[in-house]
Amino acid sequence: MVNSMSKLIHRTAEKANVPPEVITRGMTVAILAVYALRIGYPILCSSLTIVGNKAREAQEKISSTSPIRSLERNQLLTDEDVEQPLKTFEKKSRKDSKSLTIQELTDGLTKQKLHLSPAFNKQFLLQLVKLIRIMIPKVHSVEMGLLGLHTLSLVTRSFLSIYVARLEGHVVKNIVRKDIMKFALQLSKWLLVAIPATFINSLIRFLESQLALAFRTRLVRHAYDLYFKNQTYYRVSNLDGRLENADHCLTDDITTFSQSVAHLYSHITKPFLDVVIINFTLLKMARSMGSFSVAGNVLGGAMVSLTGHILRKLSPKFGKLVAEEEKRKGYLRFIHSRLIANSEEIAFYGGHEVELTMLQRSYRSLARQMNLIFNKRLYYVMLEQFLMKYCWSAVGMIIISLPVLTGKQQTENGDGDKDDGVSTRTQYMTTAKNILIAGADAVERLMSSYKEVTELAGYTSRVSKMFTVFEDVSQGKYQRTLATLNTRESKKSFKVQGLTFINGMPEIKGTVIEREDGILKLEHVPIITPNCDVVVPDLSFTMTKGMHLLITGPNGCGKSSLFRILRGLWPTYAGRLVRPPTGQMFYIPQRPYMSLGTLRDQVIYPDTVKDMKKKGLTDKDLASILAIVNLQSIITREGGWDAIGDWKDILSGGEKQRMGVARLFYHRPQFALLDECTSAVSIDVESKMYQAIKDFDISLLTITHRPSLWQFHTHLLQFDGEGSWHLEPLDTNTRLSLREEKERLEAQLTGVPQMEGRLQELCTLLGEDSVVLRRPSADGTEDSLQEKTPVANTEPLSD
Ligand SMILES: Nc1ncnc2c1ncn2[C@@H]1O[C@H](COP(=O)(O)OP(=O)(O)OP(=O)(O)O)[C@@H](O)[C@H]1O
Repeated sequence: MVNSMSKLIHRTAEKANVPPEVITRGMTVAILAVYALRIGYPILCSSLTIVGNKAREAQEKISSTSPIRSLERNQLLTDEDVEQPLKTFEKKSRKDSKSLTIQELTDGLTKQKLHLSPAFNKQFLLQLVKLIRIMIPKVHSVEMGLLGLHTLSLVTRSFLSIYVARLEGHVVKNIVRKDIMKFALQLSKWLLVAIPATFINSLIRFLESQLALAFRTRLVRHAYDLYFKNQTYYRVSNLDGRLENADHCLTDDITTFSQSVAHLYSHITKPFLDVVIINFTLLKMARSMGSFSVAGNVLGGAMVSLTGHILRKLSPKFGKLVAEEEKRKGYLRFIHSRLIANSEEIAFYGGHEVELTMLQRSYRSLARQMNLIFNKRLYYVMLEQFLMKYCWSAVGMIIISLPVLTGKQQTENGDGDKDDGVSTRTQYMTTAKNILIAGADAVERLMSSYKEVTELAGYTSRVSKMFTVFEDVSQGKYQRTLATLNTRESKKSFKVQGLTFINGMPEIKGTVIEREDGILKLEHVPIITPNCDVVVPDLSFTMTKGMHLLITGPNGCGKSSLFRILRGLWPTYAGRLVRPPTGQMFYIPQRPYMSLGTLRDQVIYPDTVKDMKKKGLTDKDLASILAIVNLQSIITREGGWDAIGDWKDILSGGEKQRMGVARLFYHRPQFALLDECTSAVSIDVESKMYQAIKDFDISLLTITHRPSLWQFHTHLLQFDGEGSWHLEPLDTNTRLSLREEKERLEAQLTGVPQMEGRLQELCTLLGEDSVVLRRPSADGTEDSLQEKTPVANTEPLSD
């Protein structure tokens, strides 16, 4: 076979009839052209992609006159997904969203679009650079060290591949020459080199994982800093509407993104190095065979460019697809965590079918998206394999055979071959084949990494959107998506003096001043919900020491919202708020939060044991605190202060509320914001606790419906549910007697409809009229009861 190949080479050389020098020059020019093409082409493609995307964005801006169309096009949402937030919005806000102007809707949707079109474009590169700055903050960092080490191992691996391929060539050559000694020597070398080669392979994987973990750690640290800055964890879901599942972004998205970056680095760097080194090696080898494989190189270069172009053209938009997949994964996880958090309530209601339907629906939506990706991959991978495996193999065979077919005949080499150069050519063919396989593999990996880059664009878009939202929210910049936003034009809203709305969101213009002197003062502060409903347009009151405020009003009138503003959870959109530092205002909700940890941790929450010791408090003090709320028995019942448990489930509703109040005695703030926090506690214990709070010199701001608590307050702030309010000193006795009278009248009036009915019957039976039924109505006119009731005969009976 080797002989026939040699003959073929002779014949081809004769037929070509070209002086070797001319071919050599031509080949040099062609090689340079191929390398220029290989390096220049990707750069050219990137620039064209950027220009193309810009043009497309501009085109979309012009043509996006239909907001719903642009929502569908840009968000990759299904009909269900589009309708769902709108339904939620309608239910939640109870307002008419049709009052939005088309311009407002379009503006909002265009903004949404910017976040939801991940692809390989300028936006992706900018986002990636920003994230890389977080992942590698400085040159002298652990990440940079890992990156350097990783690169070094990749380079070493590439050189080792060439060395191993060469060794294999020598091994085969010595087999052909039947030189046993040299064969044994080369084989031993081959085995010896396997030790560093396998170690380097393992090291590459190790460093890739280390790099991914280091990137993840940096990102997580940065994300946590932002997430816990200015209560962003609360605001991001309550005041801003851009990020749906922050938990999923903080866990899965960051992990996938860092793994993808680290993987892509080695996935691109290694094959790139391989391609460069292999090409030079092949060239050198071809030269040693007396010929440049230039025609082969030109062919190879053209093949790479052509297949690259085809794959890029036909590649599905993996970036968008995976971003949508991640979104749906996040939603499924959200439904699961809601089920776990509310399992008892759902079990009591027997609501498992509704929950199951929701879970199934969200799983189906995820599975649909995954299926879509799999389907798209099916054809893409098929095309990829066809082009890269078969077309390239054919080209590869041509490339390695050309130097042999067209090169100078070597009958003797340095090793003293006397076999018409057959063993040398066999060595060349073996080495070249091995190197070419490695090269083809490298180019295939380079080409397939385009798909990974587009997928990375999806993860980059999600992570970078999360950081943008966190940064905005921590600085008090909020955005609601228009699907969940109510505008000031809604019918229940009021005009608020001096408030400007930008994109339907009021500008935050209020002043908040923190003072230590125990004064709480609101001057013309409006209560505005995150949906921009103005619940109370202008609220002003001052609380001084010794004042205890009772807050009443119908449901949804803004009582709890007032607490949110006082505690700084909601912005002060206008006016002036003077308040003590946040640590001096302690809020207790109706369902107090139980933390993870020991029994001690429950009492001192949110302090730590270290804080407790700093304050000079001991477990004995905690026990006396629990005694005030009649909860001392749980210390022994639960096994001491260090007992750990799921306190949310261990303690009963009333016990949890008492624990909530116990925290107040531990922290001793200036103000206690009590939001129905003792509704499950018996009246006697409740009274004892309130008296103790007053004895601790803590000012009360209480939301309650229990008259038994009136006596502990000096003032009453009453909302009417229509935006108005009044503040007055609370005279408990008068109020109690008024209430008694009201209840008495209510009890008396309960029987009136029945009595009226009976009277009506009697009138009908007797054929007589009744003066009682003709009573005046509220507007002063005569009641229409008489008219409503058919009276048999109102005429006096004639004799
Ligand atoms: N996170 C939120 N996002 C949007 N709107 C909200 C939010 N929280 C409360 N609201 C709205 O603010 C309004 C006032 O709510 P708030 O909780 O202050 O009522 P409340 O007076 O305490 O009622 P209740 O006596 O029923 O507790 C309601 O219309 C409510 O729908």
